[in-house]
This record gives sequence, C-alpha cells and structure tokens, in this order.
Amino acid sequence: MSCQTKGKNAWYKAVIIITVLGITAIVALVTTAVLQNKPLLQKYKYGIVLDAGSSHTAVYIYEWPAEKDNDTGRVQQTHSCKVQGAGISSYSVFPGQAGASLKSCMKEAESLIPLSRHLETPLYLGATAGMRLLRMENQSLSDQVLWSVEEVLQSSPFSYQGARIITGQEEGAFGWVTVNYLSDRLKQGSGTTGALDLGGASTQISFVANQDVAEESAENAVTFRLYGNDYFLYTHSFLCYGKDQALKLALAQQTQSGDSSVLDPCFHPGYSVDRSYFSVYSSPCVMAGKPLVSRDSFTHVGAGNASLCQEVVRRIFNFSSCSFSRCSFNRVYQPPLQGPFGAFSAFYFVMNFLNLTSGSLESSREKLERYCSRPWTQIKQQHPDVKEKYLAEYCFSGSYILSLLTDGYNFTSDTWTDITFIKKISGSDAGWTLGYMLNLTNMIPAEAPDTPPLPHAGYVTLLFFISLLLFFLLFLCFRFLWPHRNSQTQMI
Ligand SMILES: Nc1ccn([C@@H]2O[C@H](COP(=O)(O)OP(=O)(O)OP(=O)(O)O)[C@@H](O)[C@H]2O)c(=O)n1
Ligand SMILES: [Ca+2]
Repeated sequence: MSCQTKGKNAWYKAVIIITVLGITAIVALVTTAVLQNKPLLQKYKYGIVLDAGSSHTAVYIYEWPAEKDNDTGRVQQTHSCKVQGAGISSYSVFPGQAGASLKSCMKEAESLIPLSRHLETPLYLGATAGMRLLRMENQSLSDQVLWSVEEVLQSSPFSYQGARIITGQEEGAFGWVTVNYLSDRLKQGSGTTGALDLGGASTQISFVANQDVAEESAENAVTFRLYGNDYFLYTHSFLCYGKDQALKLALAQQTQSGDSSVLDPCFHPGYSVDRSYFSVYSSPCVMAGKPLVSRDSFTHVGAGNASLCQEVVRRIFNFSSCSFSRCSFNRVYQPPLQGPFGAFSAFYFVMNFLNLTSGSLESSREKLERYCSRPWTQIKQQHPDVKEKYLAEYCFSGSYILSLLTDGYNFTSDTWTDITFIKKISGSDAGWTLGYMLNLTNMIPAEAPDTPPLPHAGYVTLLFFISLLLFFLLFLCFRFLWPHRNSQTQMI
C-alpha cells in the first residue's frame, strides 16, 4: 500500500514537472516568435521632386519606410510647398532670378527632413510645358533659366540628381504610374485607371490600351513592366491645350478681326477688361494668327452663355482630318477609351469650384449654363476670397473642360461617369512627380517581390498549435509508457 502511494506521488510529480516545463517552453517559443518580428522603431527615407509647371512650381517631399524600398504603396507624400510667384518660365526676362524663387521652399525641406538623411535624399526638378514653350521660343533663355535653378539646387544639402525639361510622354506616363501606384493597382495586376492631367500650358491623356497602339502610332506607346505585369499604355500630351494657353487660343479666334472690343460668351455678363493684343498673341501657341492691327489693346466684354462658349472652344480644336483609324483632335491618334479615369490638377480645381465633380454630363452642362449666365458683380460678391483672375476664368475653364473631354477625347454621356475628379489619393497629390521619382530611384521592381508564404500572425498561430500538439503527444507517450504505471496495473 505504501509502495503504491509512493509510486502515485512520483507519477503526479513527474506529470506536474512535465506540464510546467511544457507550458514554459510553449510560452517561450511564442514570445520569441512575436518579439523577433516586432516592428522596429520606424525609420524613413526621403525624396524630393520639384514640379516646375507653367503656372507655378511646387516642391513635393516623399517618404517611405527605410527597410522597404520595394514595397508597393509605401511611398507617400509627406509635405508640399508652393513656390511664391509664377512658374520658372516666366523668369525669361531675368533668367538668373528663377533659382532664387525656390529658396524658401528648399529651406522648408531642409527643416522637415532629418539632418542625418539630407546627404542621401535624392532631389529632382522636372519642368513641363511652360519651359517647353520657352525652349521653342528661345533655347538660350530656357538654358539660362535651368542653369539658375540648377545652381540653387546644387547648393542644397540634398543629393541633387538634375533639372530638366521632361517630355510630354513622360509627363503623361508618370501621371498614370502615380495614380495606379497610389491606388495599389499595380501589385494586384488588376484593372488600372487612366490618367487625365490638365495644366496651364499642356494636357495629358494616358490609359492602358492594346498593343496595336505601337503599330499605329509608336510615339503614343509606352510599355512598362511593373511587379511582374506588362502594361501597354497609350499616352499623349497636347502642348498649347493647357487651360491658360487654350484661353489664348480662344481669344485669338475671337480677335481675328482686330476690333476694339470682343463680346465673349465664355465670361460673365458685366465683365469688362482691357487687354493688350500682345498678352494674347505673345505665346508660340498663337503667334501664327496675329491680326494686322494698329491698336494695342481691345476691351474684353463678357456675354455669359455656356453653349455659345462651347462653340467658340470647339473651334480651337482641329477635327478636319485623321490619317489613323481614329483620332482625338489635331490629327492625333487615339484608341478607344478604356476607363475608369482619374482627372486631376486643373481638371479637379475647376470642376470642384463649379461643383461638377459628380452627376451626369447633362446636369453638368445645365449647371454650367446657369453659372456662366450669372452677372460678374454677383460672382465677385459671392467669392471675395478667390483670386479675381481665377474667378473670371472659371466659366471659360468649365466650358473648355467639357469640350476637351467630349469633343476632344470622345467621352459620351455614358462614359462620363467613368471619370473621377481627384486631387489626392491616400494623402498624396495626383500628378507626374511621384511616378517620376519611383522610376528614377528604381523603386518599382519589374518582377513581383517574393513574399513569405504566411503572414506573421498566421506563422505565430501555427507555431503555437504545433507546440501544443507536441506537448500533448509527449503527455500521451508518458501516460501510456510510464513503467511504474505498468507495474501498478500488474500488481492489481
Ligand atoms: N486653385 C486653383 C489653382 C490653379 N488653377 C489654375 O489651374 C491651371 C493649371 O494649374 P497646374 O495644374 O498647377 O498647371 P501647371 O503644372 O503650372 O502647368 P503645366 O502642367 O501645363 O506646365 C492654371 O491655369 C492655374 O491658374 C486654378 O484654376 N485654381
Ligand atoms: Ca502640371
């Protein structure tokens, strides 16, 4: 009897010891697994891109987790700074001063990016249509402007990677990359979004089309291999069809007679401003049509009629001939539209101001008709804080956007709702700059990166259950193979 009790006690002791040891081992194992993968204190890397547009320059600062350069959707805009004054192309009279205009935004960037990262932070400047036009007018002046900005950027503490005039094709294609990167569509390899960008001096359209684009019009074709997927892109940039140059084209149409006043349906009733002929005809976009007049200026008078305005605007496009299977305008090839589309920059500024970012094409036309017909004094009273130059032009700009999208790009009432007017995606501005930086820093790999077969939580859970199973098996073995138990059974 005492021998039996002794045996039982020993057995219970052994069971308790094994249980405690087993539980301790499982806890230690799981704790190690969790701690090993615990995210470290997040460190960031940075990149800076200057968007030297025709109407203004903006400095964008991007950041991404230091250890995950190649992870999609990880790069985001952390700050933007709008350079005071007009775009760098407007410094053609004093090219040396273009660089100085960037200084305060560059100082801001220095204060926002940690000192330890300054030297390794890449810094790019890309100039768009304003500089393309200046280069067409006078290459030496455009070079001087670029040297001036180069001097300032080179003297910054960042890793300066160059200032250049990007091509319209790059502007369009990188806008598409930005939109699709930010909406996380590239890694999924699912459907993509087309990109519509409207600037002051040019406008871009880019969307995935089939491979025929390259055969029909090679200059409109761009191919990307991103995360293991091939993308065949149609892209075109229309120089002179940004909204400021389009206004000049429309005014040039209406001032051909050289009269002393012009009644313009694209401006509000009661609007009346003296304009110089020079201001309308000074751009290379309209130089060819300058009328032979002796007077220097004309009075620009508003008539406020959106449907008549659309007729005026239609005349700045050339639909007369097309040597391809299909065209948008000005003899430019365009394959059938493939939506959805994101429309940003001035597409957004204008449509947002006019409250036209949602609704049908017909309702947008009606709203615009009512808006354009309202007296200029009333409009000014209602928006005292909006810059008068912007305010005066919204009727024209809205009419131009509707005409460009429908008459120009062939959007219809049915496909109108494929367009989303956007400013930002997940906190970053839509535009070409992010795509440009991702490309130059090789941050989007051509092939899909390898990913672990299990997410971290799954791995820890699996580890836990396997340990539990091992422990249980050990317990069973012990329970049935313990020699003392066997002898006990024999005794009974
Ligand atoms: N709140 C705002 C801001 C800008 N604009 C206008 O929008 C146009 C285009 O702005 P943006 O996209 O910044 O053009 P840029 O990049 O300067 O020009 P581009 O791309 O052609 O070089 C300009 O006419 C500008 O006056 C506007 O109407 N309302
Ligand atoms: Ca732009």
